[in-house]
Amino acid sequence: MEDCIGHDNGVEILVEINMICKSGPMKIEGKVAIVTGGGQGIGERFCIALLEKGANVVIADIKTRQGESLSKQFNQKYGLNHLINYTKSTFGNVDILCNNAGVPEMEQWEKVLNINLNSVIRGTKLAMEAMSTKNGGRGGIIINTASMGGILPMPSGPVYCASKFGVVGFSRSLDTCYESDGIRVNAICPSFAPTSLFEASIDSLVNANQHEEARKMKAIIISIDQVARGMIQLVEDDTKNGAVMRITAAKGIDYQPYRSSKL
Ligand SMILES: NC(=O)C1=CN([C@@H]2O[C@H](COP(=O)(O)OP(=O)(O)OC[C@H]3O[C@@H](n4cnc5c(N)ncnc54)[C@H](O)[C@@H]3O)[C@@H](O)[C@H]2O)C=CC1
Ligand SMILES: CCC(=O)/C=C/C=C\C[C@@H](O)/C=C/C=C/C=C\[C@@H](O)CCCC(=O)O
Repeated sequence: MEDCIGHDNGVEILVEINMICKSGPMKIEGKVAIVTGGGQGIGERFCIALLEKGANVVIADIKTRQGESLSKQFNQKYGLNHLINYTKSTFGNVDILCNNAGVPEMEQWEKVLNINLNSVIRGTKLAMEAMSTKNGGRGGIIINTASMGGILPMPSGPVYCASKFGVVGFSRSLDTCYESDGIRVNAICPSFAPTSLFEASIDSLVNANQHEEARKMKAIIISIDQVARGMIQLVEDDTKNGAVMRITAAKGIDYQPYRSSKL
């Protein structure tokens, strides 16, 4: 496929634009990654996994103590726009964005939607501007942390569940951006993992005397390291675009099958 990208003294500059279908795994070493909610829990393990692969990692977390303990480069403000601009000015590029920050049902419902969904949308849009090959970027990969509660109903957290279904639908709807902008967008859907968010949810159920529901959740927990391995798989596998990765105790890492996504 060829396209005119400009003129130099009247000479058309024609380049063959190879379809962005590089073979082989994406090389993480030297790339620049952003992890929101990277101060603890799953996000912290995402940072460690990416650091271990040689990536430069920018961590964004409202709990500055956790953020500072893991990242010295980033100042107190965690505005997403500042985050992206700071990353680009410091490292030159944004290659990997993990929209991972999230809060459980117990927060105010508007806050749950704002953080779990609106911020994922905002972060994705800002990162796509920075990454897009149309804007001189080198493409990239965006991993949106949804949940198995973005595939299955959650009686214990209907608003949380709605936010995660939104993340899944939003991520799947951007699968055309790979061809147009060189950007892959995937959703990762872990089941229950032992983090502060999970513990807060268990406490909420226990306080509501829903001991059986709490027991069921604890019976199917997965490891945080497994979630990080799933994220790395999505980053390295260039064939994964618009994918919905599931991580469950029953089946480990696999992908949600969907009938044709076209009408
Ligand atoms: N733990 C679990 O069972 C599961 C968690 N998830 C999702 O994984 C993601 C990470 O959650 P966990 O590590 O479990 O929770 P966590 O509470 O241990 O870590 C979440 C981090 O995000 C930060 N954060 C919250 N709001 C923020 C904001 N507005 N800006 C920046 N940072 C913010 C928190 O300060 C915290 O450090 C969330 O999106 C959650 O919904 C998905 C499936 C299962
Ligand atoms: C209290 C609601 C809440 O915010 C709980 C969050 C707990 C962990 C993170 C979440 O993303 C994990 C969800 C896993 C869901 C798996 C399958 C669901 O169908 C179980 C529904 C259990 C229930 O809500 O009663």
